[in-house]
Amino acid sequence: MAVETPLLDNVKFPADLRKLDKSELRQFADELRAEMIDAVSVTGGHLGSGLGVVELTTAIHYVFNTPDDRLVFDVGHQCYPHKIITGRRDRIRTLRQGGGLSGFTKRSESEYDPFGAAHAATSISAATGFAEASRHLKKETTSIAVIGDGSMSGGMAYEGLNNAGHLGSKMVVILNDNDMSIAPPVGAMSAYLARASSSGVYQGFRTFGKQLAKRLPKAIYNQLAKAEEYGRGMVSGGTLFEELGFYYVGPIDGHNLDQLVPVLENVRDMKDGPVLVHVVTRKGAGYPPAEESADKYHGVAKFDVVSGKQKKGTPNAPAYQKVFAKTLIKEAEKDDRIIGITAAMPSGTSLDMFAEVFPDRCYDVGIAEQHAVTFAAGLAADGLRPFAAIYSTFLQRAYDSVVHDVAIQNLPVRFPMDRAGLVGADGQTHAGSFDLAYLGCLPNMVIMAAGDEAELVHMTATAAAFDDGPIAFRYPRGEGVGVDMPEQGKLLEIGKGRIVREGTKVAILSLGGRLQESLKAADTLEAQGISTTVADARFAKPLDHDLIMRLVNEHEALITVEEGSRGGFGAFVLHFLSETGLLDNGLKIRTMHLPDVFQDQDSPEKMYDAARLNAAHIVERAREALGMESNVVTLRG
Ligand SMILES: Cc1ncc(C[n+]2csc(CCOP(=O)(O)OP(=O)(O)O)c2C)c(N)n1
Ligand SMILES: CC(=O)[C@@H](O)[C@H](O)COP(=O)(O)O
Ligand SMILES: [Mg+2]
Repeated sequence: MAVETPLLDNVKFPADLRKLDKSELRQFADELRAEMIDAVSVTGGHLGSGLGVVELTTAIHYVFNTPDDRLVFDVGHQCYPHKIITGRRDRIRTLRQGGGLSGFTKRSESEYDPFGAAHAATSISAATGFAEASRHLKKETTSIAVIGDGSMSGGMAYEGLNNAGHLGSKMVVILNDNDMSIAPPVGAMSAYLARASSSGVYQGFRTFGKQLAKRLPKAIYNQLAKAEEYGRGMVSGGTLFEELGFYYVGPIDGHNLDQLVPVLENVRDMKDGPVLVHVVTRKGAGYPPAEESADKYHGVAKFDVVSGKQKKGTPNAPAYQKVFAKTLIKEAEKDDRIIGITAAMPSGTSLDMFAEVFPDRCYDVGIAEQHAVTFAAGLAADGLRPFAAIYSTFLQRAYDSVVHDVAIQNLPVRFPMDRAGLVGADGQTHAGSFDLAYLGCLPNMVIMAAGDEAELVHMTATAAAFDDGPIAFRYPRGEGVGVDMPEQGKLLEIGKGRIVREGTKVAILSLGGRLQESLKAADTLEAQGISTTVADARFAKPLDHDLIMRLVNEHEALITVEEGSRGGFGAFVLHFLSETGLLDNGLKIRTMHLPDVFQDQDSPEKMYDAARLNAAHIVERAREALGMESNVVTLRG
């Protein structure tokens, strides 16, 4: 349903926006919001965050000279209004689709995206970089970071504030405080901000101070101004930021353009030092179905604009994340040492289900993956059984905590790694491509990968009982494959895989989510007269050496398949075989893994096709390894 947008129709870039009179900005923002709602209703994506910053985005591009002034969004999931008014309205309905716009800011997409995002809490550091670059290059530009209250729970945000405050960098941090993360925010900072943005005392004190000041002699006024400054700090979020070297402004109403524009104009014209503008907004603002929902429509499927009803498909099998959570609940009912930990992703990991049953044994630590891991290490060191449930991609943020605090000390922290492999619409930044490589090189680490949802039940139970050191288990985003589900998880023998299908000529050794494609490939190969074994490795570390030797000795060729980058499972198998001397005797082995590129978003099926990791590709590699002609006709099949 196209929307009437007469003002927006004449704004392709911010330079066009700046031709509008300030009195037109309200209507402009309304049109921008309507266009965004209409667009996301057909693409799905991150709706609530962008709705909350329609006025803020309008005011920033109106006041600052973007793209020369560098505008850096934190996470970037709120950037859809920004993309619409920076030359991408014509492509906004390709959002998060193959060949379409990214769902986050992306340098290669536009000069108005000076910095890519998607993982939280990076914007202040990046904006500090741009501010210092501007100083070195003697440019009269400024940099602006827009960071949410949830992202302010990320430790890196303080590293940025600390340094920028010390440097006195000419930059603006706009704290977009909507009192929401994906879930309601957690942590002392969010409480601190809540006090600031809701303290009537603060608003009264400041208004009173201003009125009084007008009627006093200068000397007394200066005293009062100092008092006002201190008073403001006392009851608002200012003190913390001002102690870090920022001039604090706010809180101001982030939906009121009559407040936003003049404040940003003043801030723009300030001659020195970093400024933090505390803006209060509503996530999902301007669209009642979003505003009324618990998660403010953080991430939505396609939806009907009028009713707000999302068009979600019916699942054919249980979602991996729910299988994990339900199994963990069962294990925790038997064992009160089990603790759940999430880094601001209670719904994404389904630990919210665990928290409902065990509220006292579930922690949401905010967007603080490093802390989550070392916090878990502390719990494990004293005998508890912590499950630090962090997406594969977000665990990258905590790598040194995994090495330094968990692996070296050989502490039994459990790492359920959801979103392993390619994740689809979130694209390059959220792919869980590297955990096999970055964990598999660590001594003491045990790594499992679920071939289907039944395997995930067993792996969760196995991890619960495993106290010999750190254990990670990975599983894909989304639904399982529809296998029969066990009542209880059985304890897997550590380091042991399983034969799923017996054959004689070629062996496919699959790890994790490519198991179904491996079985499909085996069917095709059998139909071509090539007897095929399929084994599920289950463990990337320790490797099942007996299984590998059996497959090598009983078949002409071995193909390894994994939903991970180079340097992962296949490499570990090659390392092992190189030690046996078997590679010297012309062993036919092929390792199939993700390509050495950051793949853009598309459906997972198409992404795995592009990665050449679907059944047809496995068939092709097996035939090639056997020295048989290619089977292009099957590929087209
Ligand atoms: C390092 C990292 N961990 C987790 C996430 C998942 N994530 C995306 S947005 C979000 C909440 C952000 O809250 P806030 O900054 O307040 O933005 P809002 O959605 O409220 O606009 C989270 C946890 C992430 N992007 N990066
Ligand atoms: C913006 C962000 O990082 C999260 O919202 C992420 O997109 C969630 O991913 P899932 O949809 O896989 O839970
Ligand atoms: Mg927020």
